[in-house]
Amino acid sequence: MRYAHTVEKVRAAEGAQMALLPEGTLMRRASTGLATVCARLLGRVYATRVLLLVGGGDNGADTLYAGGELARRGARVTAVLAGSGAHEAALAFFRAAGGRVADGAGVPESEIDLVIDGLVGIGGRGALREPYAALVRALPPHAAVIACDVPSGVDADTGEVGGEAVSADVTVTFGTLKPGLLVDPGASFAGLVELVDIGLDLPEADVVAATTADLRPPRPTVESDKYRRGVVGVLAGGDSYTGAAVLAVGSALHAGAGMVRFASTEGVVDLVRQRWPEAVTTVLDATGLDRADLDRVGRVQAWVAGPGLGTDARARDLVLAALATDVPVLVDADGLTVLAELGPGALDRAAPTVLTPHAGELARLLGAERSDIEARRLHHVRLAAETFAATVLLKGSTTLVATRGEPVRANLTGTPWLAAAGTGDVLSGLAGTLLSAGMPPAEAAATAAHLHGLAARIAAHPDPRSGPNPITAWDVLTAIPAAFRQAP
Ligand SMILES: NC(=O)C1=CN([C@@H]2O[C@H](COP(=O)(O)OP(=O)(O)OC[C@H]3O[C@@H](n4cnc5c(N)ncnc54)[C@H](OP(=O)(O)O)[C@@H]3O)[C@@H](O)[C@H]2O)[C@@H](O)CC1
Ligand SMILES: [K+]
Repeated sequence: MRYAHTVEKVRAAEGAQMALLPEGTLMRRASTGLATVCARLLGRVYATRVLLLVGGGDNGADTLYAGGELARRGARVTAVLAGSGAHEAALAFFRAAGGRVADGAGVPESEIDLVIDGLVGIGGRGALREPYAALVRALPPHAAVIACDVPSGVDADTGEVGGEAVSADVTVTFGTLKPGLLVDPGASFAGLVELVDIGLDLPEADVVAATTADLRPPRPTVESDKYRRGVVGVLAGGDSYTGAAVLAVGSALHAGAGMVRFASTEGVVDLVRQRWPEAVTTVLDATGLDRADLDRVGRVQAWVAGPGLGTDARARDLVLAALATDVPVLVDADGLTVLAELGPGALDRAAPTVLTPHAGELARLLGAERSDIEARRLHHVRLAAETFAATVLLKGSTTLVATRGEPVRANLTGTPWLAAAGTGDVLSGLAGTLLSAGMPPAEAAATAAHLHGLAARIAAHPDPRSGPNPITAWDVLTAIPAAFRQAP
């Protein structure tokens, strides 16, 4: 598991440690860790050309100490001092180690093997100001970049990027991850994130991200029967969309449901039965549906409502009927559009509800602009979890899962290949199955996102000796079992 803490918690933990340790200890631990990663990336340190971008705070100081360590090992290190001042002791160390300070305040024209970004770290506030922003724009496009603690321009607490930001290949971060390294847009500026342990004693994390080794997908035991494994009900498909139903049901089956019950109009039921004879199907009337109709479908332990359902009165009745049950309900796609009209009051229920919007759907649910959702994903996913008293999974390049009172879970397995029609239906079937197996809602949603991303990666890159290939939602669905095999 990777853990991220807010700047406030990092500073409190740092303060507590500093009271116990000789001055400068934490900074030297941080800068030695940074120098070690730089040396590893360079391979051979001697005679390499390293450029430091040094801001006026302690982030710049870390960078000067690390640059000094590299200079001692024979690297040719040049520092651009971008702030009005620089940390005196760090600058003295850097110079004594053979580091050189650039004459001007711009990026020197010479060849560079590695850039270390030490403009701002957790002390950064708002969009990068000049002259820092100009330095970032002037970076040579092909040089390797290592960010010290946080890529400058990325808000450490939120991942928001208000202007220019350093695009790093690796971010070496100290003590704990920062939320902005796990949440887009910031996460996509961070590259690989390497954690240097500096001995901080930290409280509960604000954002967490599971590795595949952390996954605990349900596995059948000798005691299992189909009800213990989980029976998931799917309410999907309508006059306009039929594929969504086929994908959601197929995904639920591939994710290990004990049974999938599927209910829809006759034409959609026919299609699903042809493709998935394993599913148990029910034809529902065209109008006037309520909870009693769902009870007649049979016993389920979770409902998935929404993929391809349409947004008419029938769709609304079905979503309300599912919400009137006392089992977990996952609302997706058209179900979310219906819910946006019904409002948060529709989710006043005892059993858990999981919502799986993309940014556009969340914008409708919250009455916000899509661009604002994308710029402030962490804020909005938390707001939605509060407003709707639900577990909210916000899809995107880094999918986030929020539930009131718990750390936000970020998923790291996403891939741009997943941006294809129907992949959302696959995710809802997968998450619905995990819910029906009794997983707590946030864990079910996050595990589903993780496996979904893995499945997409497996489908898009089946052979490590060759490049990736485009994928369809169907490919993702059929790779779900392979994704399960990667979990412990
Ligand atoms: N805490 C820990 O546990 C440890 C912390 N450590 C290290 O300390 C770092 C934090 O250092 P820090 O507090 O000195 O802040 P830092 O990130 O250097 O930024 C402050 C400078 O940036 C400037 N500035 C701000 N916003 C700006 C903008 N938008 N655009 C332009 N400039 C902007 C601001 O200028 P000002 O606003 O004051 O004019 C000021 O000069 C942390 O990231 C880690 O590397 C480790 O050594 C050990 C353990
Ligand atoms: K930085």
